[in-house]
Amino acid sequence: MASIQSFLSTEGGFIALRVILLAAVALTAIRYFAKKERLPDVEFLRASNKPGRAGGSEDIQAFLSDSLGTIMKGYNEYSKLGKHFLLRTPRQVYFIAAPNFLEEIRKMPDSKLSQPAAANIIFQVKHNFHPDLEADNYHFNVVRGKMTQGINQYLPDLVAETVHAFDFEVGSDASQWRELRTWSLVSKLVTRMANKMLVGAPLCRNEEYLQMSCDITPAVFDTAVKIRNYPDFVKSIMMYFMKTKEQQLKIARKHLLPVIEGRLALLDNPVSREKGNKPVDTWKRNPEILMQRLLHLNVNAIHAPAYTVTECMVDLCKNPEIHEELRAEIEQVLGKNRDASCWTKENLDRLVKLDSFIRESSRLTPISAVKMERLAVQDVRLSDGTLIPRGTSVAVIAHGRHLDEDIIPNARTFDAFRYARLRTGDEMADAEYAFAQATSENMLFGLGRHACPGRQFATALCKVFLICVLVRYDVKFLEGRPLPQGRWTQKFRNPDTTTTMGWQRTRSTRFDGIFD
Ligand code: HEM
Repeated sequence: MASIQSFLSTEGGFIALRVILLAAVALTAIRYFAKKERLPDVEFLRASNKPGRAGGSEDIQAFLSDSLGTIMKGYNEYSKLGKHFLLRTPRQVYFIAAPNFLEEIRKMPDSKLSQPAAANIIFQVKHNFHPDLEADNYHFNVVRGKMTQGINQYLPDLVAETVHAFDFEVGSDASQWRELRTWSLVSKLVTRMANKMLVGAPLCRNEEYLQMSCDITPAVFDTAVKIRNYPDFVKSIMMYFMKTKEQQLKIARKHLLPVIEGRLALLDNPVSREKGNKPVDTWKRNPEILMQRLLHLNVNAIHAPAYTVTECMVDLCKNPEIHEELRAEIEQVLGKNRDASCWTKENLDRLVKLDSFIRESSRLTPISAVKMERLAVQDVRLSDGTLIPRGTSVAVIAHGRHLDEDIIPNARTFDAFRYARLRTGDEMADAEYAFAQATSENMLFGLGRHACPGRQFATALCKVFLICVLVRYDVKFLEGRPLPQGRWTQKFRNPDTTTTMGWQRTRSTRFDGIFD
């Protein structure tokens, strides 16, 4: 690697690199124009009246300048009428399946419509992480298994870390209001909390590590967008120029490799084996690949909850009249035993108004408008006869359903406790109204066997965060400051990263004991 680097830094090396890149671009262009794209035989969603390539470019421009408007137009003109359509985006054409085919797509095996293959493209897993992760995602099972089933065991630790994180980032001065940038504060707090579970102490308090952990997700997505339409060998060359990503990897290696190596050594220790630690297959014991798996989890585990909680904070400030109702519920559920024993998953589940508030906030301000992204890895025929050719990207418009007045009454109105009111007291029936429940009415976490494996952990994290806010602080928009405006970029919605809100530590003793 060092010799390649020194060759590339010479003038000859630079020229050789340019020749390779130009050849690769030419090759890609030839392949692009020569290839007759195979697409399902359904209509394109059109914004332009022009035919051909010019019309296609205008359709893409329309999508770029108003992606939400375009997506909702597609939902209203096609999806809602039970029709599939094709959506042009800068990097690909999506087959947007009609919602009445949700079940069919959900049940389709990965050998036909593959979720992992779609995710490998979205994240460019092979290049952003490691080729081994493309074929085997066993690290997701840690999230599905221990991280989900063990919530009761680690909840008190998560709560303790949350208090430490808030004291560190917000402070405990009850005498005055502090103005803090919402996105930057929430993402720092969530990164600290999630890392308590991902890497533990002391790394979850290391500033350099936390910064990398927070920044790596945008870097991964940015890299994936830049490289995705090039052939593999060009991608490998391009990765060499992704300096931000390389810098982050350096920091990750510095902090994570010693920890991983230390833990692997523990597994070899006969005493720790006696304690029930199963030996791990040698092929799974490469510290570099284990680190890449951890980073892959990191990318999934931090940004989505940070976006979700940021929007919840905005909705808390927009709706001060709901604070007391949320606080009363917290007092009723957690106030019985005012010590660490009040922190159980069962108690978090009993906070149905808080749960409803988070779901409602996410329904109106989701991370993405489309869900259930799949890649056809062979030609697939749907039950209505539609052929989805191999290589087609498939998705559904979840946000259309979430805003559909025929599915959700007053769908465009924020109603914090709408899902709490729907509950009848029957635990089984009520489960469908929970934030973490992935259903066709709630696709925030996807749907089916590939629905987000971290959704129970995410729910616990969001709830602990918001309980901490409601119990220990007063929050509000400060007078004269601009209100946050989230923005849609293609299929994604980004919270406003520039606006602030006011924080003050409460003097009330009403919740004493709960966080002590
Ligand atoms: C509110 C927070 C979160 C939201 C809204 C969210 C949403 C999603 C969605 C929509 C998917 C794709 C599902 C599909 O393809 O059908 C997903 C996948 C995933 N999520 Fe989450 N998630 C959240 C938090 C978390 C957390 C905290 C973790 C880890 C602890 C996590 C781990 C994962 C993993 C490992 C995947 C699979 C990614 C892949 O297939 O490449 N998520 N999540």
